[in-house]
Amino acid sequence: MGLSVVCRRVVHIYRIEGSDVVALSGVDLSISSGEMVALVGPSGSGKSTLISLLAGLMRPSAGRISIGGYDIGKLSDAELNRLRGTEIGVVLQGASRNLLPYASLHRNIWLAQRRAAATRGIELAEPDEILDLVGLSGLGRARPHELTMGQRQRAALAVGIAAGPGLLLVDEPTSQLDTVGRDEVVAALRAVNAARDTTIVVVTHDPEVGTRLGRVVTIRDGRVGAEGRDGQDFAVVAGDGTVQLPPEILGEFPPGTLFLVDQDEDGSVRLLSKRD
Ligand SMILES: Nc1ncnc2c1ncn2[C@@H]1O[C@H](COP(=O)(O)OP(=O)(O)OP(=O)(O)O)[C@@H](O)[C@H]1O
Repeated sequence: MGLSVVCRRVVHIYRIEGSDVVALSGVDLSISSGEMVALVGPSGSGKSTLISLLAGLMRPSAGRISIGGYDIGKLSDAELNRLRGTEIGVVLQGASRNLLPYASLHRNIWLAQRRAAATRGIELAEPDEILDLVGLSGLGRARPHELTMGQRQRAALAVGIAAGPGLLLVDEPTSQLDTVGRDEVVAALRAVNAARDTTIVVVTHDPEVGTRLGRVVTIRDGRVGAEGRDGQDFAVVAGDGTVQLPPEILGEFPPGTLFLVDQDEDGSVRLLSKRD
């Protein structure tokens, strides 16, 4: 069962040596249970910071993040720790960082399951079943260094879903892969989502990955700057009432551009630009 995610006016500030870096400046985002979302955006826009907050690795400086109904700002350290270990799967950038190099894939998966099994006391999927799901059937005895880059990335996914999380967070899973490897990783993500209804959030620089996941959320200057869904572009109203336009449209209109707001009788609204 997938976990829903709700971010309301999420702000995150890093404090380093007396100065503040505002990484997120008011993120409003809702992700339904079982949805797949790609987070895209320029370098430094705040994608990794948002993923770290959703993973419960840091707490927001302000605003509210709710995961599966848990307000993570209000959880104790122990409760947050339990949520991280059992309900939220994280696949860090760089497949090898998620895998123990000297252990077989079976053992890597088993180690990831051990804590969840003890905490939740539920039956977890067999490691072979998990490997089947990510397209690595029959490779349980292999060690990470014996795999191709694409297989290693899917092995990292297998470890990320080993404990049966309701939310899977994946950072740049295809950045070092060719198109075949990328397609296999996307297929694995879709298979996990289809089989388990897992909510999946992927940070990616590859627009194709975003398109195939269905929903693309652009992060720009620390906030949500528009969305794409099923090939259509949408503007987004932020929590402070500003409207964020899709990046390729925004580039055509300098700050201060006026749009005529045209509301039809049926309530639909169009923004009309006036060109000289
Ligand atoms: N640990 C940190 N300490 C201080 N500043 C940080 C830290 N991590 C990130 N930042 C700053 O926060 C802002 C957002 O960074 P973040 O890594 O979240 O962006 P990103 O969109 O993931 O970038 P990239 O695509 O390059 O990974 C940037 O200005 C960055 O320099």
